[in-house]
Amino acid sequence: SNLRRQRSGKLPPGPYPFPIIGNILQLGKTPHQSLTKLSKIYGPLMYLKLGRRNTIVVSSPDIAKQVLQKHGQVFSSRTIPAASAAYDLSLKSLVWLPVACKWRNLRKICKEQMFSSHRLDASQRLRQEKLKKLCDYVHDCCINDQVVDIGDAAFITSLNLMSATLFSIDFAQFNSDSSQQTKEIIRGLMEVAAAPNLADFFPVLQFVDPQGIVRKTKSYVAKVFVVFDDLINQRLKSRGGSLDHPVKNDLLEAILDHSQTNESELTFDVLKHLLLDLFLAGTDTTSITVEWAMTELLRNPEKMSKAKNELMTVVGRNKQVEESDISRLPYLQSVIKETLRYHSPGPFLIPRKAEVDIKINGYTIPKDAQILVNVWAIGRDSNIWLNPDSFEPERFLDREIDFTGRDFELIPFGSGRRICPGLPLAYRMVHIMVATLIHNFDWKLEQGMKPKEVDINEKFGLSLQKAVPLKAFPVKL
Ligand code: HEM
Repeated sequence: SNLRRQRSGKLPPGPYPFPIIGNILQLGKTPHQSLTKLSKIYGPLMYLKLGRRNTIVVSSPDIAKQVLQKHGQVFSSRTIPAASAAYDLSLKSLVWLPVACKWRNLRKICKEQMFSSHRLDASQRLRQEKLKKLCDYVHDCCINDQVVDIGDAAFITSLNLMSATLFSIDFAQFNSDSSQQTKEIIRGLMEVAAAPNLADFFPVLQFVDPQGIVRKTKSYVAKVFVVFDDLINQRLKSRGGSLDHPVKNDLLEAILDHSQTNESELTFDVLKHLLLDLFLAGTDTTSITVEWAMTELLRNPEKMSKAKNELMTVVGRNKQVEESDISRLPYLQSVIKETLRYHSPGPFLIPRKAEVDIKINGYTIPKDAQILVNVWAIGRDSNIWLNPDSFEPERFLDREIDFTGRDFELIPFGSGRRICPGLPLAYRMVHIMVATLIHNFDWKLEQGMKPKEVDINEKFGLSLQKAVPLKAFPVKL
């Protein structure tokens, strides 16, 4: 195959691979940073060998556009992680299915039945109740002079916003040890999913499962499915039981309505996988974005004041922020864009795969190569952004640039046919959570801490966490 490769063209430049391990050691603990440094040397289209796997790293808007849009068809599938063996991901999961009939059907259900503005408006009240709970919790912390772990509060709220939107219930409680089971399962599943799996670099290890990742994933998935089974069965029963069952405005109801009237391929099993995917893809990403936004606002008190003043003017004192207010809050929107520019939760998006050998900028991308789009590098590139390392929401105020996948310098949700289908819900949840936290409370850092001392180190994983959790004291207005 080496011979064939030489004939079919040359690979993009990249660091020289060691035998067997290739460039794995060059990744280090923060691969997004290591790869950003390497791409400064080798360019925005770079080739590495990670174990046995050909890997292409894309680090410019121009090449991202070629990969995700111009040649979108060729790069529309994904490399499947070894943990997928745990539950047939590649056959059932929206995130991993190749772009074909099953995937299209699920995307259509997401777009039309779940994340349309009509459906999201209908479920808004469910989310508003969860924000009230967040407020109550923070309020209690005020009274007891207790510090808030903002990432944790955001995670609980994201999980509850998701479970309310989908099922009209809460999956997690503040300050309680009981009924945390679902929260712990989802946390655990995310942790095993995020652990770098040796078997992904050395497919031969797939059957050995050296770190027990497949085993753990299997056991977590089984537990989540027990919860989902119950919820779906209960709902089916209440729907079938009487004609006047209370109609719920959640997305489970919407899907069941849809599959009742359509001979769609949505079996019970596929529905469970879809729900699991939505939780896994939507909870952490959302809460991490909120934690980063709060981190930057606490580091930059003058930006915090601007955002609070805007809320005071547009929403008004003693009024809860609602999703319909977001469109009238341009500064808040810029705060979120700026957060996603600098702290994109998925530093490499979700890896894609080359379906066939293909030429880009004169170089050959070999068939089956894994494609990482380094949005972390793009967001911090001084050729694209003025003062990339300073948090300046203002840069977006007078620019027509958004993250819906058409401006390739800002693609935290990806682009093209596989762009994040949950974007419309993520958009609402992130804005409304940050707005609620800053409109109803002032925030103080721990005694003696200066704004610029708030830690912004990152911990690499499936999504980029803060290395040190953000903690702050709320003060009632
Ligand atoms: C701030 C929050 C979020 C961010 C930054 C984010 C980001 C992303 C990214 C980068 C991708 C891969 C896109 C690509 O390959 O081009 C993706 C895919 C996906 N996201 Fe999100 N996401 C967020 C929230 C959500 C939410 C709330 C949901 C569901 C309710 C969700 C569901 C999904 C699913 C199912 C996929 C896989 C789609 C496919 O492969 O066809 N995401 N997301």
